[in-house]
Amino acid sequence: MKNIKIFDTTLRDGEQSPGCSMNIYEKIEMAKQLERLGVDIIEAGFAIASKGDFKSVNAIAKNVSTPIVASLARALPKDIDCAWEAVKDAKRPRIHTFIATSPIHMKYKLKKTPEEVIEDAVNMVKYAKKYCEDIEFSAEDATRSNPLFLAEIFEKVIKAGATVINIPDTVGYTTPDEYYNFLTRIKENTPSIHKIDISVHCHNDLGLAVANSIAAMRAGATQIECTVNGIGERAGNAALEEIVMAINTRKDILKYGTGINTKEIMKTSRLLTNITGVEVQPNKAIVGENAFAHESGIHQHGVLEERSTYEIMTPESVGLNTNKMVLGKHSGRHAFIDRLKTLGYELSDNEVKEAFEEFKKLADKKKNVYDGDIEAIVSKRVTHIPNVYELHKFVTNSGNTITSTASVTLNFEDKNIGDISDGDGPIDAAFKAIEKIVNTKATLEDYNLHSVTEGKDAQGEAIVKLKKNENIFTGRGISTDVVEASIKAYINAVNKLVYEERN
Ligand SMILES: CC(=O)SCCNC(=O)CCNC(=O)[C@H](O)C(C)(C)COP(=O)(O)OP(=O)(O)OC[C@H]1O[C@@H](n2cnc3c(N)ncnc32)[C@H](O)[C@@H]1OP(=O)(O)O
Ligand SMILES: CC(C)C(=O)C(=O)O
Repeated sequence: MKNIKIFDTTLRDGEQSPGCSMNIYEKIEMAKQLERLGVDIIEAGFAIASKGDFKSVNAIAKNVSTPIVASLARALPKDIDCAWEAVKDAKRPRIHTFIATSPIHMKYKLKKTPEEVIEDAVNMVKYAKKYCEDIEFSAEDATRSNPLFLAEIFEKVIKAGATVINIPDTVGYTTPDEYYNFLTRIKENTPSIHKIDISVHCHNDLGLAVANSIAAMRAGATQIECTVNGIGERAGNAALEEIVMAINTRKDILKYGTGINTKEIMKTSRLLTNITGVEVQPNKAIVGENAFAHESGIHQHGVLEERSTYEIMTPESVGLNTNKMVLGKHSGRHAFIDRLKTLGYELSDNEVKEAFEEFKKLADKKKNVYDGDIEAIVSKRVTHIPNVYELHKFVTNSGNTITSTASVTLNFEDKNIGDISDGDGPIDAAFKAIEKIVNTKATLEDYNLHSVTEGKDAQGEAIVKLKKNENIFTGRGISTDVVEASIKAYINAVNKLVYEERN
């Protein structure tokens, strides 16, 4: 199995993402985590960019021991001097120098002829080689460059001392087949390239960065440049976690290995998110919130029977404790029963049927149904008090310039009985209207309302305590509407009182 070197550029190209700047302490923490993750090379920054960048690269060079530590440098002596000063304390330092090779970049940006670019590249590799054994040379915008021109420049910089040749897709322009053929053509025309590492560095402008990196690996690339969470200039770089897990998961067709400890992936992703404050999208492969979540009944049933039905890798393999069954309106009976068991409820078939119907009704109103919602549905069911009174409908009217009123209709022995009342707020008015209907002569001893679940669409649980002849009757009501929850709680307490008086 061929080993692929993982070159992490989260701290250099990743930091070029708007909003992803990190301070020196954050960069050191991130670099240490990258070391635990097992990356082969950390590109710690672009030393000449600022004093802060220089200090960060230097601090990382002093603080990590296993990975190679690289600094980027233009093909300019001052950049190379600065890069060397920053990385020279590393156990394994690397200078990474680059120059653009596409006609468009040479003409408009560098304002140099191809011959001048070759001369600068060769001279600067030789210059860097005086400092450092390990020199990476990148041909910026390689995929829009002439492959025969690249072959010429690569052959010359390898002879000048380059130990790694990087062929970047700087603007995320290529496609997997094209990149494969492009690299093959360069290899065929660069005799010395076979003795050194071939690297690729893909951007995600067309969403092809990972696919292109994998195609490049199949064409003979031995080093892949990537970033955690795929952050980077514009649409970002190839995502480290996606490349590594593609290699790990498709060993049947990708006969490669990496030194990455995949169990550190999630921790690394979250550390970066915490440092930058830039969240990954929920559906992001491998590290997104939903990457191991199942919501639909058919999938949940499959996963409960055998995880591999819908999971091509285990959450544990990337450092997540478990997958996630999200209960919502697409969920089915199997997942619901499984959650009831996890929560410790053993219900009869009929109770499960009723609870499931109620759960589906609730799921139509709420985006996610949480464990608290389910407990609320089920605990109501296990009290077994007959519902003598049931809520049929209610209307309340309130505001800070009017007296609150409520009109409530209850179902009692197959008849609807309604009444109205005013009160101090809609809940007080509703309670008074109910009392007019049920006429229990009980007093309201206590009332409490709280949220039982999370989120904007959380359910409110109301607790009502009615007192009659020194006996307290406690009622509970749950709803996404707090007035409805309160009315239901009042009626529940009334039903308990009536049950007690009748038995
Ligand atoms: C594809 C990539 O990701 S490349 C890395 C991109 N990252 C960054 O640019 C982040 C760090 N950059 C910086 O802090 C600054 O751009 C610096 C310090 C490097 C340079 O700043 P300035 O001197 O103000 O130049 P500025 O950024 O405006 O322009 C770039 C200059 O570098 C030249 N240049 C660009 N690439 C190279 C190269 N590989 N080799 C030599 N010169 C280069 C340009 O022609 C231009 O030269 P000019 O000033 O003579 O016209
Ligand atoms: C400097 C090189 C490697 C780069 O970042 C790019 O081409 O995108």
